Amino acid sequence: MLNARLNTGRGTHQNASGMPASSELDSSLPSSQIPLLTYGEEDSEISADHHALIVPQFMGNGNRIHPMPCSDPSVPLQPRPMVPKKDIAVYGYGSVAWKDRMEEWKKRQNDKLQVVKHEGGNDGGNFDGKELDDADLPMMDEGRQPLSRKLPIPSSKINPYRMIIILRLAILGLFFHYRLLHPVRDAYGLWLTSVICEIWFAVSWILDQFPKWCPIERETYLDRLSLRYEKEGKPSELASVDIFVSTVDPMKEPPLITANTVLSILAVDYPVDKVACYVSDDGAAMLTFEALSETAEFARKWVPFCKKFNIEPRAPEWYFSQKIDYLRNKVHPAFVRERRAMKREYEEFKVQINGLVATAQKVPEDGWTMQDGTPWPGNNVRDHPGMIQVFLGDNGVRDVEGNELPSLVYVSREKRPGFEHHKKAGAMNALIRVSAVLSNAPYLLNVDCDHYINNSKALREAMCFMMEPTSGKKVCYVQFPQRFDGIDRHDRYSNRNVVFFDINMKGLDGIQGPIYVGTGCVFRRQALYGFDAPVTKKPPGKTCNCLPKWCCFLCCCSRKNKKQKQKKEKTKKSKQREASKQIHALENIEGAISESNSQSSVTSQMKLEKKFGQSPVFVASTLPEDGGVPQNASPASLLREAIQVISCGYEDKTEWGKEVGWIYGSVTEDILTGFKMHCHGWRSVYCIPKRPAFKGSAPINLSDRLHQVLRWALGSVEIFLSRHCPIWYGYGGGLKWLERFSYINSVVYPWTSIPLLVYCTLPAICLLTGKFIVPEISNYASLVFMGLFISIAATGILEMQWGGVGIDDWWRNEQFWVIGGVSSHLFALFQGLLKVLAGVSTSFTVTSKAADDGEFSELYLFKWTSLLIPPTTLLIINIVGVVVGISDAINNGYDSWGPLFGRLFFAFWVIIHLYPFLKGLLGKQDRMPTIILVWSILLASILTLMWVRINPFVSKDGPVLEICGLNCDD
Ligand SMILES: O=c1ccn([C@@H]2O[C@H](COP(=O)(O)OP(=O)(O)O[C@H]3O[C@H](CO)[C@@H](O)[C@H](O)[C@H]3O)[C@@H](O)[C@H]2O)c(=O)[nH]1
Ligand SMILES: [Mn+2]
Repeated sequence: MLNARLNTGRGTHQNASGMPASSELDSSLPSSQIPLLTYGEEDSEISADHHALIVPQFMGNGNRIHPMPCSDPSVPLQPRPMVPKKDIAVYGYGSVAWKDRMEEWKKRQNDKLQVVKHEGGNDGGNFDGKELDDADLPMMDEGRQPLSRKLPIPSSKINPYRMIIILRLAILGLFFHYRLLHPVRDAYGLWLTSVICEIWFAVSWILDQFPKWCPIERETYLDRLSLRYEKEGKPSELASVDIFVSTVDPMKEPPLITANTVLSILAVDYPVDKVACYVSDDGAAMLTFEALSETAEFARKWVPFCKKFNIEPRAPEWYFSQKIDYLRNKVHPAFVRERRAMKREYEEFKVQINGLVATAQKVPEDGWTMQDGTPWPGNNVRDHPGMIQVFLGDNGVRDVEGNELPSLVYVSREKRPGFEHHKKAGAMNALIRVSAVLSNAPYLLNVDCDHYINNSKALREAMCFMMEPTSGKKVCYVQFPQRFDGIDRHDRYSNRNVVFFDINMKGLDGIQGPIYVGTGCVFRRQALYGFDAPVTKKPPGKTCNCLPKWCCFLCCCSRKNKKQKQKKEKTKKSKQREASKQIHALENIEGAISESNSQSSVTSQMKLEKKFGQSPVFVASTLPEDGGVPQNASPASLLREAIQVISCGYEDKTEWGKEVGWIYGSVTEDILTGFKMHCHGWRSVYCIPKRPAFKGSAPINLSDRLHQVLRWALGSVEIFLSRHCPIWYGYGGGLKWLERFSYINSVVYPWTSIPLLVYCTLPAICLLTGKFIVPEISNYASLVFMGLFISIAATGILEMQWGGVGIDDWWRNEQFWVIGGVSSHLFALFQGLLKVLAGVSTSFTVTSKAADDGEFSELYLFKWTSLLIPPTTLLIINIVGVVVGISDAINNGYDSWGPLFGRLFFAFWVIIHLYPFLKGLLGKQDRMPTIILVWSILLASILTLMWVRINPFVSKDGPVLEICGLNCDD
């Protein structure tokens, strides 16, 4: 790709064109035709001369990497063969089979169209369905049809749901009316505490519930995208995409996993010259570097294999681990043969990578050394120069079949003591700049190192939204749901987060778009630069999907007063603009273009430098909306610039991390970054292709999971206590109020841990004291209570129905809400407060991505952490409470069973929510449970005996249960 976009003289390597590389070593250069570039303070000139060779000593001599063919400029460039050899024609494009499929597809499209017309197809937010009115729509118009469509949830599902929500709200009103007017006289404290907790729960329910008012789903039309932008005989007009992979610790994030992700990116179904993969290595690890070099080499075989046979997924580990039925679909012998060969190649590749990992276990005393004798620049992780290496791309490396490959660039930004590096957000911002200088694609995709592309059409899916001529312009990002491999079947710790990804996010998509979750997200580059969303005039016609008009009021797309509102908004916006100190570069761009020679262009240039930093190349790259790099720039000079923009001081006194790029200040940089964009008036899109677009891994053992949740909650607390808190920040901008609700919810949820903890101890206290949080229950009250329970259950069930979520997933989610709430969220709250009050900094503990070692042994891994204390305590006191309560009732005879029931029910509610936690505590082996069982039985019996002997509550007023006021007529 670099070739295509920025090369002037084909076949010239960077080191030939300006790099002072030691040419006598060139013959033994491994994958690196281009020297590794570093940038340090001691030598501000590119130190390529002594870092030219990146071959570690531990690797032996440099012949480990086979020489790259096709880098010889004298060999004429072979165009990609359009018609594959006959024997594989069944699989490829341009074959007879392809034509057949085309025909079939056209037929299917026709049928689909008929159906759509029949249903009176509501064509989504921005298309009024006019195109479909025409009875005999010619097929030729297919390419002009919208690329995607909103699918509102059927009213038969959504309307009862909305009704129940309203009902629940009403019942909640009655509930509080009763609760507040009926205090428990002899347990005033208990009553007050419980009521306060309940009020908090009600508020957090409202914050969570109403953003789900107007859920939608979407459908994309990849074939239309292709028809529109990939016209026969013309070069593809699809937009370029720069893909970012972040990795930090090769021990916790095994290189094999990163390699798989990179391979899936290089093999993606997208024009090769439009894809560039940038790997950020925050660990500056030679292991990562070496593994990437091997990966680049392996990609030369893997990519053509994937494309030839159109396989899925294109991450070899996961591809080879799925079973394939050789008898189905008449699998071609050529395919079987090549697949087998490729599998062998992959095994070999794995051996190589694992060899590298094994060697890397013991660091030599004076650090790693490269083959030319110079030490590896990244030996000191906290103090090292920036490094860039182009593995694939401009060096003319081609795949084994002679086709071009996407480019692959290794980036490790400079780190120096005394400079805040801002974790993942900082790494991403460094990549934004490097990519802006080297390829400057108008769109970016970012993935964590473990999130490989599972659906090779993922980029095309995103383009269906981004490249939509009018409505696409307002889209800042397209978020895909996170899906996971290797989670235990019952998903004990709710790792899949299905409720969030299939219910909440769909709800948000109906408002202003899903929140950004850190991975699997395609961005518009301009949106990351802190610009406001373009103001587009909405086409006339229906813009809301809500079928009954009354609901439009709630989903904030009411057409009433729309004109008025728009006018108001306009004036509001312009005022805001004047007031805001922010530099609106869009205006600046216009300024810069129109008055290029005048004084004002100088000032606007200065403004831009203040915003984006001192690199003129980078600043210039921010101007064209469609990206691209200047034709006349030499690759060498661009690389030199790239090394400048990853220096650690680059962001000083700029807007990076404040208004531009990934936003700093929270370990959940994702929420903050997405929030800022929504505040600028952008909309995001949620895209759920049938075949999951990305898949990642998740921590499946209890301790790791709790730590992950702790980090997320900590990030939320950080945002809550920062100036970006969505309760106060960004009014008058483009943020819709229901979207704001959702953001508020995502930063206040850790606070719920306090009332939750209190509420979970109440049943135990009640059982031990014989008091209760409600007084004697009247018929009316029990009716209200029942109503509340039923409406809670009903909203849950109806939500599951429109979201397509199973009851088990929903239940896990409820359970983990309590487990996480009373442990991780609580700790996060304290850590967050500590950080703000005492300045104790927060750390980013990377979750380990275990290489798949079968049978979920991870699940049963038990690691002690203090996070386990509160839930364990809760469990014990509640169990003891139950035992005490029951033994009391036995002591006191039949009468006391009735009132006990309420308390027992309450305690059981806590216990069943904590049940997965209990399982996690017990582990798999038999040893653990016996010890714990023995102890808890012992403890429980001792306490019970003591209780019966010296029941403190019996002392004055006789039997325990009289106090509660339920059975006073004894
Ligand atoms: O200093 C750092 C720390 C982390 N990372 C990367 O950040 C990513 C996410 O880290 P991980 O430990 O996997 O966190 P998870 O909790 O699994 O990640 C989720 O939550 C994070 C927010 O906390 C998001 O950033 C992620 O995208 C999202 O997948 C990984 O690729 C890391 O390599 C860096 O690049 N530099
Ligand atoms: Mn992760």
